[in-house]
Amino acid sequence: MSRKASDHDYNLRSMTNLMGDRWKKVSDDGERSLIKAASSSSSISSQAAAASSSSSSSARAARKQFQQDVTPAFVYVLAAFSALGGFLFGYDTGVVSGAMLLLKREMRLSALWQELLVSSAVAAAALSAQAGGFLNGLFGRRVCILLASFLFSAGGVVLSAAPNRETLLVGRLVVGLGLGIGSMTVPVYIAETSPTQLRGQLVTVNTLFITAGQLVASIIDGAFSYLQHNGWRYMLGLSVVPAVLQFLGFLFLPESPRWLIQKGLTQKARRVLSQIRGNQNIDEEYDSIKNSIEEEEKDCGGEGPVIWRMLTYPPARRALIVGCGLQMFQQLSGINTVMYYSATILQMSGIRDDKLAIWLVAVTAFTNFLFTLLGVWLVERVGRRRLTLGSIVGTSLSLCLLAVGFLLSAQHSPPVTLHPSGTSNATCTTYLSCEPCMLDPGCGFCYRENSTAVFASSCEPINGASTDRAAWGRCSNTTVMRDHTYWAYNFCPTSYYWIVLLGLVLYLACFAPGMGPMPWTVNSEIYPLWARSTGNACSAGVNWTFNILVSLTFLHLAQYLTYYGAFFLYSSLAMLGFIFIYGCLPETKGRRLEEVESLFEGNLCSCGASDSDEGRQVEYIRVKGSNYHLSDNDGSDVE
Ligand SMILES: O[C@H]1[C@H](O)[C@@H](O)[C@H](O)[C@@H](O)[C@H]1O
Repeated sequence: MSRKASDHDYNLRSMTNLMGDRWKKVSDDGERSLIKAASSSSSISSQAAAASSSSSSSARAARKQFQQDVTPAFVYVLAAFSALGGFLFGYDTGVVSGAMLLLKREMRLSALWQELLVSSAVAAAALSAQAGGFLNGLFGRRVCILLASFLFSAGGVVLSAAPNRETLLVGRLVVGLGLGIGSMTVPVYIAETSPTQLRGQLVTVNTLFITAGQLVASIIDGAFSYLQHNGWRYMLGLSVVPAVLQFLGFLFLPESPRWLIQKGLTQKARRVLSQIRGNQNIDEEYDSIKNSIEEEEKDCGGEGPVIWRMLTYPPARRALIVGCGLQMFQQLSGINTVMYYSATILQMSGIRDDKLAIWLVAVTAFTNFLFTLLGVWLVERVGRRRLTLGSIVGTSLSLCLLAVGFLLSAQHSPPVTLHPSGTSNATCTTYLSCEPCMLDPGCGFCYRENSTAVFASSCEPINGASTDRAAWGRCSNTTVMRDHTYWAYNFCPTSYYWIVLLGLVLYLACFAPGMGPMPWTVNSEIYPLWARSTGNACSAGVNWTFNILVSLTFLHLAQYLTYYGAFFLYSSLAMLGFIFIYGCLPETKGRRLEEVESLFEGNLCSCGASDSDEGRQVEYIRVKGSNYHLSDNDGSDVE
């Protein structure tokens, strides 16, 4: 049955070939098919038209079945081994917060050192993602993934054996170098090896693995938090396992056929294509990649470094703006502050036990994972554009809800009723309610509580060694004291916590299926081959840069604008992101990577205007080696 379907393709092809060198392709519900010529053509073409139209639906069904039947398991193996890179991304960025709780005690880390250890990896990733573009072009995707998994393994070993904070810093930098290279290479490799109809799903699986990494990290953090001595060594060192697995796997996995063709290694490319397409005919795909590379060589803006050629060649420049813009708005929507802040949000809801809060962070990470899974399911059904648009609107609205929750909590902040005198930190004792006390990083709120109200409350300076107790007085022992006395650092007791909690859950449900994975997925698809490594390097660099910018500024922002101000700001930035995406992001679903460039031939922000045309058929006519596309009613003959 599959053979038949393939024969059918070739019958259509030969019929259209009879009409001269002209052939057309129709983008049809995610599939491409060779079709009949325009009705103004000769009788041969009308026969072809009749044959084609009468059998087109059965051919489509047959081809769909054919594609499903023969997608070889090898493609899934490739995607899974590559996505281990995503897992390491999530694990290494997620695990550090739990490790830091133990490390800061054991190694007596100052706030500056804690900050350094957390941010150094992200900063190194921002830089190495750029270098990754160059390395990808030169050595290929496979070597870059091998390099990234080697760096992850080496970094993990250094971290788990580190005798002092300086070695820890080296380990984090090495892991960061792996993060940058891995994060930009893996989506490209998956996109280049996947069949068109599965590409969106398989690249999105990489982001699913990121969230799985974050989930596993939070569970490991929870489990090893009981091991006060050396628990952090296990937390940081366990990443070596998936890293080594990926390294070993990639010793045997092939290079991307697109990169091989670009480098002129055509025999090898054909071998890899046959390997990853099973018994499907690879000629059309091979020809299409080869032709587009030849055309790109003519078109792509002449000499000079790739980034310069991208900036001076309008379609590549537009793709770059869209790709970097998506990554920027992903981070400006505040995902990492929401994830980071979820422990505090949960504490606001009355869960004061630190250990329990750590476990509930795992619940947050699980929610993020679960809804990313929904994204994997949706991406090929609703398409990238609609998924991203729906997601960012929901993200913005739930950020608003979070902000409203914080606003109500601030407006009903419990007053300070006790003002102990004769203390070293005078500032803390001057605050009149919990809100300003909480926003001052040097102070915490000590209070008693019965079933209806907060009473006997005071604002006290934090202990120099740890923020989980006061420097002196009733709250200087542990977080939860006798006689219902509590210590709140970074939060205030409030009865509006449920709004914040609801906002948090809605936020993850909206962000995770679209804004989480789509920036990575879309970036892996929108650049022409000659610009793909550099484009992904730049956009991944933008992602990491804004990641660090947003996380580093969050606490200051909260101090100046208060929490609700900060979340209202993120909500407005997400709205801005919506306008950008609405205007500029075209739909790439169902298109071959070689076709996507044509989507950026028009003005940058004209996508919104063509929304109503999404279902319209676009015809591609190949004329003497060049690609043109005509509108439906443009029946002109081009020879
Ligand atoms: O796409 C991912 C994902 O959404 C993660 O949860 C987030 O931590 C990353 O920063 C982001 O790039």
